[in-house]
Amino acid sequence: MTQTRIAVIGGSGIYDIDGLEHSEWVTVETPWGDPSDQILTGSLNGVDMAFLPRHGRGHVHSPTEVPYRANIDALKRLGVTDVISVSACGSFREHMAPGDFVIVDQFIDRTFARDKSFFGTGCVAHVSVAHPTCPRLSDACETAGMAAGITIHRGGTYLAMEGPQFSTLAESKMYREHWGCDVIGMTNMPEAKLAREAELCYASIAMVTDYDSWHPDHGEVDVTAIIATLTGNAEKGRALVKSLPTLLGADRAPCPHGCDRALEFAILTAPEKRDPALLAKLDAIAGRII
Ligand SMILES: CSC[C@H]1O[C@H](OP(=O)(O)O)[C@H](O)[C@@H]1O
Ligand SMILES: Nc1ncnc2[nH]cnc12
Repeated sequence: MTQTRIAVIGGSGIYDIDGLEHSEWVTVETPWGDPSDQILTGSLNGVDMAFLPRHGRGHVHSPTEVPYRANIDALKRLGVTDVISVSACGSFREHMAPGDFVIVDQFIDRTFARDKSFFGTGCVAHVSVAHPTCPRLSDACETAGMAAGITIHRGGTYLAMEGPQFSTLAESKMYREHWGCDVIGMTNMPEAKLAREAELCYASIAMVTDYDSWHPDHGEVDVTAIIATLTGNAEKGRALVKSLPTLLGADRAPCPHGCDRALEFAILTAPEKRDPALLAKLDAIAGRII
């Protein structure tokens, strides 16, 4: 058994969480640069918690510029075991309506201007992301969402786009009609891939804010409407987060899906060929294995 520490990465419109005991904003330094902001630490119902605003307080980082590696490294360094991403998203499905929550379980990664791995020359690793989210953590999110009276859809494919502009009508229709995507956002990749490399369980709760641009009865997406929908649903999100500690518990059994052992057979570089400088940077991410 290890000690659970749940991290919430808050997306657009979510810049803090309330109700933590012994709460404190802490600065965490990482070999990958500064995280998006300080991290709010504390506990909830006897379980250690951490909260990181993905875009920084005041929304300073664009989706491309979010320091994804530093964020995941900083959470790992704080002893986080489980990461819950809370994000705004557009919907490609009529029944996934604004105000609903979707527990995403698959991604199509169309981002192209971000660092996507902690590994590289001097320490090459290939982890599986066939199933990029953790079913155990997603179960807890679904239960917590239902208890909070949220309309919650279990499972969905999230198209991760580079942004910062929203999609064209042709892209929106292609993702929906030909690629089978359910929702769209700009941030869950490479975050989910990096969480897997860091052996962290990762679940994604996508809060539907709009119908992107495909829907004939809805206008084009705009940020003001997105934030208004998010603000209207903030209370639901807060209620969901509050019941997670009790559902997950303070003592943590190994992940039955192996998220916490993802690096076990992933590193290919021969021990004598590994770059000591890169290994030093990997102290938090891969210290268990290298
Ligand atoms: C506010 S509109 C677009 C912006 O919102 C989403 O951010 P997050 O995933 O952090 O909630 C989306 O991915 C875009 O970055
Ligand atoms: N339609 C959309 N496209 C990309 N990111 C979003 N975040 C919220 N709505 C979005």
